[in-house]
Formats: sequence, C-alpha cells, structure tokens
Amino acid sequence: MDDSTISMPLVAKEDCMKALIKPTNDNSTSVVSFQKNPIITTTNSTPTNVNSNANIANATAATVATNAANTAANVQQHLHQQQQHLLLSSQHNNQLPLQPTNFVGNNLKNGSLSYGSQNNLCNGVISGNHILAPKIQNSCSPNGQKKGTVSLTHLPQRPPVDIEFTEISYSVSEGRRRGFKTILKGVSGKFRNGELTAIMGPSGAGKSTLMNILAGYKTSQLSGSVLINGKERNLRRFRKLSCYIMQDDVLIANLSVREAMMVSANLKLGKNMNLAAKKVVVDEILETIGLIESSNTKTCNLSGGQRKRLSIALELVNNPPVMFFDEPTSGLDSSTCFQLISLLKSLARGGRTIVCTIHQPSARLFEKFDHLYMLAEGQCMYEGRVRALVPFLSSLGYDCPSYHNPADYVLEVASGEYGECVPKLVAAVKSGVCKKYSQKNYGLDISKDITNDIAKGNGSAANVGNSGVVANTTTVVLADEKSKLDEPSSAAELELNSSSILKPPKLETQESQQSDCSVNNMPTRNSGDHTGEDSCSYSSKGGQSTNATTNVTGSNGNGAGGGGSGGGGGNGNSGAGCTTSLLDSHESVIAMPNKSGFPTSGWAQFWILLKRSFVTIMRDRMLTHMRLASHIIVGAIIGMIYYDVGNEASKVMSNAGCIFFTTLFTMFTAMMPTILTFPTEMSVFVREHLNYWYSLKAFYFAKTMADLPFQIIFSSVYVIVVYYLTSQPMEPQRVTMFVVICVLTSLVAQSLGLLIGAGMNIEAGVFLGPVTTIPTILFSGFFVNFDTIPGYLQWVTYVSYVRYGFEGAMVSIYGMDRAKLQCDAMYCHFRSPKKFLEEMSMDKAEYWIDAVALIGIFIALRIIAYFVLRWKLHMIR
Ligand SMILES: Nc1ncnc2c1ncn2[C@@H]1O[C@H](COP(=O)(O)OP(=O)(O)OP(=O)(O)O)[C@@H](O)[C@H]1O
Repeated sequence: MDDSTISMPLVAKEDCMKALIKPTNDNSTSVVSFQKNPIITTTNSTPTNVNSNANIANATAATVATNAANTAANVQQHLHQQQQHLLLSSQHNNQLPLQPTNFVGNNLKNGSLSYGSQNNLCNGVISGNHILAPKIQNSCSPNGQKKGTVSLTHLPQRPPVDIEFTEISYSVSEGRRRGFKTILKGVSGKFRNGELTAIMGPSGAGKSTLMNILAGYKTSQLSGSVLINGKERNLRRFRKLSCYIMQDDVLIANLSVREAMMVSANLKLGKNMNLAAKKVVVDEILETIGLIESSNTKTCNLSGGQRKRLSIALELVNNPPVMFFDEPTSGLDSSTCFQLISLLKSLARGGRTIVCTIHQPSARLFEKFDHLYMLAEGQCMYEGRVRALVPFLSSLGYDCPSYHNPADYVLEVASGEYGECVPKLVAAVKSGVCKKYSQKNYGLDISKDITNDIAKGNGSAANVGNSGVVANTTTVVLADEKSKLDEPSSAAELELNSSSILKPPKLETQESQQSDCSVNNMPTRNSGDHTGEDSCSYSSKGGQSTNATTNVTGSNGNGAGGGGSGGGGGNGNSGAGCTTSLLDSHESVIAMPNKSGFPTSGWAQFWILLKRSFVTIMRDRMLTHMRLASHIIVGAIIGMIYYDVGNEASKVMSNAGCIFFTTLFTMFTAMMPTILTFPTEMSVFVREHLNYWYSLKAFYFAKTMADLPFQIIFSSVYVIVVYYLTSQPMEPQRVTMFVVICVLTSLVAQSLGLLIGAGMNIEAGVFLGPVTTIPTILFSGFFVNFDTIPGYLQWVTYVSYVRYGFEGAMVSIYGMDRAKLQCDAMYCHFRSPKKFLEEMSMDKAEYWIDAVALIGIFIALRIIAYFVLRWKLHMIR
C-alpha cells in the first residue's frame, strides 16, 4: 500500500485514540501530526498487513471508553469518580503526541540543506552555545520506504528542569496608612518536567502573582525560596531557561509569521548558528505548531489561536525547558482551547515544564492537565494529580456531584459556595495530606484493574470480542507506565545519580531506530508517569511497545556521547530518535555560563532590532504615508498662505509668523507620534526582554534610531516646500542652515516625545505632551521679546528648545549681513534685516550656539528617556 495519510479533526477524541493505538508491522510507523489546525494527520507510511487489526483497534478504541465507563459505573460513587477521571485522562493523554513534521518536506523547501549538511550541522560542526540537536535520518525505512517523521529535532539541547518552591510569601504596599497587603501566604509546591501543570483559583487568588514570582518577573517584597532541580535558583540563569507567554500575546503587527520567527531565531540562537540552520529550526517549529501555512501572513491578521501558537513558536526557538503561560486559553473558542492545551501537553511530554494559569477550564480541557495547583486567598488548597482532585475533595467531605465538572466544583469550593472550606483544605495541604494525591501513580492500579477487567471480558458481551486488542494495548501502556515509575523522577535525581543518563540516547541499529520512531514522541526520560501515559500512543505494535520504550530508556542510560558543545556527538544521528523536543544537554541549570550575557552581542541585537523597527515603520502605511502626506500638504498650504513674503520688507512680521509656525509644525509632528512609541510597544518589549531576547540598551537605541531617518526626511520635505513657496533667500548656506535647525528642533521634540512615552501611559502622554510644550512656545521669543520677559523668568528661555529653533531659523533667514529687503509699500520700517533681528532681540544670536544647544538637549533627553525606561522596567518587576 502506498503511503497514506488520514486526516481527522483534532476534537474527535475517539478517532484520535483509534489512530494513536493503530497497530503496525515492523516496517510501518504510526505517528500523529498537528501540521495544520485543526487536523491531526496519521501517517501510515509502509505496507501493512494489519489493516484488519487496525480496524479492530479503531473499532474497539471507542469501546474501551464505554467499557471502562460501564465497569466504573458499577462500583461505589467515590471509586466511580476516580475511575471516570482516570480513564478519561488516560484517553486524553493519548491524544496528541509531540507533533511530528515532515522533515523531508522541510528540507526540500529549504532547498539549501541536504540531509548530509544537516547532519554535519547537527553533529557538532557548529560550535558554541547553540548546537542543533542531531537529526535522525528517519524518513526511510531500511527498504527505502518512507517512514514516520520526528519533530523539533533541530532545536538546541537544553536540560530538563524541575521547579520547587517553598514558603513563598509576597506582599504589596498599599500606602502608609494601610500598610502591606499579603497576596501569597507561604505557598509551597513542585512543578516537574514533562508535566502540564495548571494553576487555578478564584479571581484574585494570586495565580498571576505566583506565576510572576516563579518566572522571575517579580523579585521584590517576597520571601521563601525557589529551587531549580533541587538547588537554589540563579535568577538570571533561570530566566534564560524559561519563557513567559503572557495573556495578551502582543506581537509586532507588520511582520509576517516567518519574519517574526526569524527575528526570534536571530536573537535567540546567536551567530554560532548560520542562517540556513536557523531557517530549518524556524520551518520545523512552524510546521510542528501548525503555522507553516500562515508563514507569510502578517501577525496582525492571525486568528486568536494562531496568535497564541505564534507566541509559543517564538519562544520555542531556543527550546526553553520551562514555559509559563498566563491564561493561554482566554478569548479562544473551546475547540481552539483544546488544540492549544493539547499542544502544551505535547510540549510538556517533550520534557518541558509547562505551567499555566487557567480560569475555568471545561472538563475536557481540565483532564488534559497532569498536575493541579489550586490557590485560594493566597494559599494552596490542593496540589496533586488532576485525577486525584475529586478523591481528595471527597476525603474531606466535599463530594463532587455526578456529571459536574471537577474544575467548576473546586472553584466553587474555593469561592466559598459550600461554606468556609478554604481553611480546612489549606490545613489539609499543610498537614501533608496532598502528598498522597501528588504521587504520579495515584489511581493507576485502579485503572489497571479496570482495564484488566475489560480485557477479561467484564464489559458488555458485545464488546468482549473486540476489546482484546485494545485492552491489550492499554494494559501494555499501563504496565509501561508502571515500569516508568521506578525511574528517577526528577531531573535533579538524574543529575545526581548518573551523568550518563543526561546524554542523548543511543539507538544502535536500524531496527532500534524504527523502534525509536514508534516512541520518539515520548522523549521525556525523567517523568515516568506521563511518559508512560503517552507512550502507548506511539506504540507501533501494541505489545511490543514496552520493549521499544525500554530500548530507548536503556539507550538513555547508555548514553551516546553527547559531549559538551558537541551536543549529539558521535552517535548523534541515531541519538536523535528521541529528540522530539527537549534534549539532554550539559548545560547547567544552576551555574552561570561563562558568558553571562544574551545569546547575541549587543551590537547584533541592535542591528536586528533596528532592521525590525525599520521594516515595521516602512510597512505602517497608515502612519508613515500619512506623515509624509501631511508634511507635504501642510507645507503647501503654509506656502500658499505666506506666498512670496520672504523677501518683502513690509511683510517681515508675517514672515516671522511663517518661520515660527514652521518650527512649531516640525516640533508637534515629531513629538506626538513618538509619545506612543514606548507605550504601544512596551508589552512586546517587556515580554521579549524578560524572556532574554535582548537588552534594554539594544532595544532603546534601535527603537530611537529607526525613526530618525523618517523624521529627518519628513521635516526636510516640509521645510523645503515652505521655503520655496515663501521665497526665502535661495542661498545654499541659508537653505541648509534653515533646514538643519528645523530638523534639529523636530529631533529634540521627538526625544521629548520618547521621554514622555517612556515614563507615562498613553493617556497621560498625549495630555502631557502638548501641555509641556506650551511654556516652551511662550518663551520662544515670538510672542514676547526676550527683553520684555521679567528677569527672574528669563532663565526659562534657555531651557526652551523652541527658542533655539526659532532663533536659529530667524538668523538663517535674516542674519549673516543679509542685504536690504525689497519694499513694495510706501514705507517699510524693516528694510534692514538686522534691524528686524534687533526688534526681535535676536541681533546678538549665534546660529551655531542654537544648533549646539539643540544637539545638547537632544542628547540629554535621549539619555534621560533611557533611564526612565529602565526605571519603568524595574518598577514592573
Ligand atoms: N500591586 C498591587 N497592589 C495591590 N494589590 C495587588 C497588586 N498586585 C496584585 N494585587 C492583588 O493581589 C491579588 C492577587 O492578584 P493576582 O493578579 O495574582 O490574582 P489572580 O488570581 O491572577 O486573579 P485573576 O484570575 O483575576 O487574574 C488581587 O487581589 C490583586 O488585587
């Protein structure tokens, strides 16, 4: 049979289950991919003689659920609830493995990389911090037929991370009178790698606060400790290993998905990886995350779900072992939520530690989580397996009614709808009751019994015949899961127990590669529980899955030399089999690397960000084109109003008005848009900066430099139009001086706009911008002569940049011993330009002083704006 691809909606649980447990022969591989939203694709790429078995499996997959439910319905209610949850989670856990991609396709698309070149790349040709994970040549089986594919094989290798926190308390000041408000009251817990953890609780319970603290975004006014793999957290190091994807997922609007990804790759993967390799990584992630079809779509045109996925994809580039998500499902429909959580679960199954705050998940969504951390009033009221929640609550007298979503129920309990329950639950957690429910094997024996019951035919008669295959498969899974439980459970244990375990797995033979492919979506070595849970999904041959898994695990133990920066090292190719996502690496999660900075140099960051800002300004047609058009149109209008006044002695006051307006126009048009620069991009900056993409300095300089050319061009265009139409002296020196002084004024105004934007929000900024400008206008020397201003206020004129701009412009036009003006009237009082400058108290003014003053103010404002932005960033934390 030719390669076949079966597509099915992601939401069809049972269908997914069928696909996942589909048995195959030696030459076939069943993998499930999430290539396109919302499709899961099952690729059965080799001839198989077990189609009938597959059909039986398909047919009976659904029966498992029914049988299990029937069986469970016959036991006590307490047990019933346990079993229901268990079985459902067992099914769901098997739904979506880490998404494989068609690598052959990717490579072809990229064109430049053959397998050989990739392998060279992967085997350590590239040196430095970011080593591409070795790529397994898994596209073909020994007989040359296409095989299943693996995914995310090219990500840099990172270590798995467990997060443990103890007695975390956090308070905020509410002013002198009211003192401090305690938001978190000594909470403790542990989030393991390979698990999808939900932090839940009623609104205001402290979920976001806890997440911010764990992610390292909040560092002040807190007590307690956070341990990473059992050792004290080095915050800077940890932030490099983790990423935080916020609720609002703000993206740079005018970039395409691929461009945004390339910016991320360039910033996060550093120059040690060449462009072609980065493209491979980007393609792979886009393919895996289901965005390859939208890779040329602008981020502003993405749907909500796609935006979330892109936010994840952007962070996946450097393969962070820890990912925090603040309410990732908010604003998404139920189907998209499900896909997203499935994706997160897949990422977790890759060995990552995934932590989400979530408000009120549906039952279907809730059961996808492995671990639940429940907060109420800043205290932990449950920590443990999701499947153990109902038994835990029952044990304390809070029975979740039948057909009630446990997530809803626990929130109702936490919100006090069933009386004052929180203190009782908190006390239970503190007394260690939850430990039992945190165990990875909690409820597994019951599940096994049920499954065995089904296998023995305890289900309905109609199902007995069919259940064999499935029951067998499931039993294998559970047995596998059980066997996994004996493995070291944490990365810390692994790190302590055996360094060889941390090396990439070795798959020695073609056969083992095949086996590998059947399990390659369960690369987590450390979390026995979930590995087992999902491993069944990828078993190519039911009963043999245990062996396959064991092989790989064994390979881990044997360790195929992933030495140091060499990453995959000697056996890298074969070792890549289990590299779907998070590889072991020799990177320490505790120690600081030699180079403690960002992945790329400050200069490289600056260039990448400058290019990005430049492109986004260019593409912001509305603003950029409007700015240009407004400068030309207003210039033409002013030119028509003051037409031909420049050389007319009787109209010098009108001409002064024209010059003053020109200064004001360049000033306001420069200041107002830039007031919005930082407030509108602050959330993108905060996310990217705190996720360790680049430094504040690089961002600030790139952002402020990017707009300079536009401002200079727009101001110059306006000034030249006005200058020409109003018949100012057409001497090159005067023209140049006039244009330069006006441009300098606009740049100072732009800097003031940046400063205001750096320190204020949009509302305050748009108010404060014009308001702060009014005094500078009054002291500019146009409305009141400098000599007329009272002595005690004259100093203000020296800080008024409009004064320097206007004075410099007047000197350009009327200074430097300009010849007498033409007079078309009976009498012209100001035929002599010098006399007019005397009248304006500008006869002693020096052009260069005005220019230098403007340059000085420009530099000072830019420096102040930088520090204000830095302070603001500090305040956020
Ligand atoms: N800076 C602050 N000053 C005063 N109170 C604060 C501050 N930050 C947070 N809080 C309070 O701390 C409590 C917890 O806030 P947090 O945002 O962590 O809650 P949450 O559980 O994430 O809520 P939600 O689900 O509604 O987002 C809330 O009552 C909030 O008002």
